[in-house]
Amino acid sequence: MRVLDLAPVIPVVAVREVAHAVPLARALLAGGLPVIEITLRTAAALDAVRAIVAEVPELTVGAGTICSTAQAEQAADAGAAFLVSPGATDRLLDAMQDCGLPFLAGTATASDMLRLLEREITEAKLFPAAAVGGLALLRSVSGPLPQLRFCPTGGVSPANAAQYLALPNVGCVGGSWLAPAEALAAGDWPRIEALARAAAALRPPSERGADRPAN
Ligand SMILES: O=C(O)C(=O)C[C@H](O)[C@H](O)COP(=O)(O)O
Repeated sequence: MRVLDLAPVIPVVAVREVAHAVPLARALLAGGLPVIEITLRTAAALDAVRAIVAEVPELTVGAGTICSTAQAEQAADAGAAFLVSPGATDRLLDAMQDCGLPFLAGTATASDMLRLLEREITEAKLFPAAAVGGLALLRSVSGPLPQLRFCPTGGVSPANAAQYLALPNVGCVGGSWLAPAEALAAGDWPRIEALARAAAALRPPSERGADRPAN
């Protein structure tokens, strides 16, 4: 599985109530996004991963904000299908590779990216995308490092997502706008479904993945 080819947008969500997890997952799926990244920033996060794995198996669930070996192991034990980290230290890369799950390690500099390429890892997160250079950074690194493909996250929004997705070294983008905190708190699943539908339409499935060389 290539994480970058699951959907044009990976919804990044901090789930505060386990009870929100399954209706949230169903709303994203109904809107056409078959993926979610649950950030391990809340006490409910691992239970939210477990609930979605058990009850919405059509959705691919990743665990985000992986910052330690223990978190990588806990996420794998909870059934996460992929891991996402904000950075790329050697210890964290070792831990994520040891789990055997696909992962997106956070990169912000050419050195971070080279650290991944030294391990023959060619999928990465760019984080925090807008703050570290956004579109200009991605265009710049595509020259020396064309084999790397990215999921820019952090400051990506409906206003700029299409511009990111148009870059050849961008496979998908990540963002928290799909599940606003107030919509989660209010249980406004139709709103989340509508946001997912708009995001899914940013690039039709026929234009994703299949025609790209495996890397
Ligand atoms: O915690 C992590 O590991 C993350 O992945 C951070 C998130 O990607 C960003 O917080 C999302 O950024 P916004 O879409 O700008 O809200």
